[in-house]
Amino acid sequence: MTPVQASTIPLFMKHKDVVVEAVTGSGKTLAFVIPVLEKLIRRESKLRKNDIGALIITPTRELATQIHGIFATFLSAQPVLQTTEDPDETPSLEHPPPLLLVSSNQSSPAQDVERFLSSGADIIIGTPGRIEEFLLGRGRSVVNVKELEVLVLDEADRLLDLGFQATLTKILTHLPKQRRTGLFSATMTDADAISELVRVGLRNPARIVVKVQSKKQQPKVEGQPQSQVIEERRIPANLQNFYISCEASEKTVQLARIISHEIKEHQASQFIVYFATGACVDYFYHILPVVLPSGSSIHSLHGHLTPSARTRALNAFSTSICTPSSPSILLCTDVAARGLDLPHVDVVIQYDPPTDPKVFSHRCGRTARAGRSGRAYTLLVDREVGYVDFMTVRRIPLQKHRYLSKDGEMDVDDVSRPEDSDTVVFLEKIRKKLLMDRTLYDQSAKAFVSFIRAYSKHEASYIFRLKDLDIVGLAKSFGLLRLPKMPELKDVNKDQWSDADVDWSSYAYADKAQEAKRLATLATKSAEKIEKEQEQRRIQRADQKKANASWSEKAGKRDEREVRKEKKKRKKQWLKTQSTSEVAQKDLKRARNDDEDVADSNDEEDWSEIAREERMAKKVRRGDISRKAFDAEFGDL
Ligand SMILES: Nc1ncnc2c1ncn2[C@@H]1O[C@H](COP(=O)(O)OP(=O)(O)OP(=O)(O)O)[C@@H](O)[C@H]1O
Repeated sequence: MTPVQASTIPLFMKHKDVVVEAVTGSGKTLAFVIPVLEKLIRRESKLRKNDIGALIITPTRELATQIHGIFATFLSAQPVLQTTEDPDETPSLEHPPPLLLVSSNQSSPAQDVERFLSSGADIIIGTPGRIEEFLLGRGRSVVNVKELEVLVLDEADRLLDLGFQATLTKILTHLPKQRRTGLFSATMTDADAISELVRVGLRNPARIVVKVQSKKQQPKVEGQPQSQVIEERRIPANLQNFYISCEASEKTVQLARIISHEIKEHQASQFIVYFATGACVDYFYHILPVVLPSGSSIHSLHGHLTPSARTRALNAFSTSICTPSSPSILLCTDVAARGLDLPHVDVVIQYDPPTDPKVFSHRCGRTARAGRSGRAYTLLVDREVGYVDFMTVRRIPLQKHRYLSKDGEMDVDDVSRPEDSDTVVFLEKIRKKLLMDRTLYDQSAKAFVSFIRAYSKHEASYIFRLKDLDIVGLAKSFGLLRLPKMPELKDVNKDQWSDADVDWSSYAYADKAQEAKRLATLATKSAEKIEKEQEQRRIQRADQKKANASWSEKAGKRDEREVRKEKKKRKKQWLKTQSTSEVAQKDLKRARNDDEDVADSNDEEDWSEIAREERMAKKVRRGDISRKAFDAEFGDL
């Protein structure tokens, strides 16, 4: 038995509630599987077909499937009670096989209930959503929980997180209070345990913490033998936990070099690489083959894949026969961080540190399990190195690993080191790959944007600050063709960036149907553009016409005003001269002649008007008409 099993099994068997914290790979699963089986086997009265005796809840379908497999292995070892002649009929067993309740396209919630009724399972293992549906939804009238003896929350701290809180509370309130409860995790801290006691309904639980101690070399003091201190840590003793400090632009180069270095130096063949988002996993899954050692087989696993794709990926990775010349590499998100027992994983690489610091030790813990040795690497960019102290305080020590240079030189000076020349080589290789299929360009933009968004959600936000992140360097590491349009990039200095030379109109999708759709959209858009331009030109012409028209109208009015002013002036002169003498008459005639020299044909009209006025003025003088009548006729001039 492992230490955690030796401490937990007797207590859990003695009807004690337990809260168990022990490092990854220390055997916590059997620490609850064995007591559950023992309790059910030792029952005095047999459970009826619709009773359940034990319920195991886990946060992911992969972990539930793994635990289900362990229960199934134990139960399949029991002697068969009755054999029948009919090969189709299931042999009668005293204890029925366990039932797995996870999202899958093989079993709907209705089929879950049917499977339960036909098998009469006593032990149910599943994820919160499906269990809620089973106990409180479709199975509510069928499933009897009154006989439930044990409830186990594996990865309890995750299950009690905000995300699962509502579902968990509903399930817990539905279960009988007379039961044993066990909470298990590698990161079930005292604070977690205490705050959740009441909610989970634990009564006077036993707290079991299995500590890992390792020897740490003290700095050498002149003339004294080098001393060692015992250090407590929350990661396995056989795990070498490294970090590499690099530039943002060098991340992909370092990832490739770690893999090559591990293959060469340690004959490693099975790797897990963690990324920040599912979109990043999808993208790197396609581009890494151009920069990783040839012969590598790459698998991808994240929460946005269909259940069957997830199962396929995990099976392919865990069963692949890998050697240093044909290594197997799983690219994944935190969905594969907790609980998965893949004993042959040699190396874990965190391309991006996790947004939730608690996940860090779970990720590292996919290697160095059950006493085996393993290595974990985390890439830290610029001031992210502050994460090392942050983790040390949490008793997760990280050891600096030299930057892996191209020629394998040791101890390259980090401070004065120029940017790795391979960043440009990688950028070109990745861009060349992207240009083969426009889908990859779409994926690159999606991955990059998702990374930036995830980065801004880091819980240790004073270490992972978006404003300190070298976004342009990161874009180089992603091999982007151009920078995506996003608000986060607005104030970024882009001097160090140049877009790839791409003819965007002919850059095609490899998928024929998708390319046909793109071309059709392009044609519609360019037709719309031409139409819009034509419409704009038409509007411009109309506006110009309108502007011209109003200009000539204004000019006309101005001319009219000038003419009227001139007439008024002449009339005043004329009236003045008429009122005095005959000389004025002559002057008038002269003026008429002078004016005739300069006037154009339009002035004839004015002169006849003036002549009429002249005649009328004579009449005024003679007293034939009144001055008032004269003004009424010509006063407006
Ligand atoms: N008593 C034992 N002797 C030898 N190997 C054991 C024993 N108990 C468990 N193991 C093996 O140890 C490995 C890790 O066990 P397990 O998956 O239960 O770890 P864990 O503590 O639950 O880790 P995690 O926190 O990552 O979920 C498994 O491969 C398991 O088969």
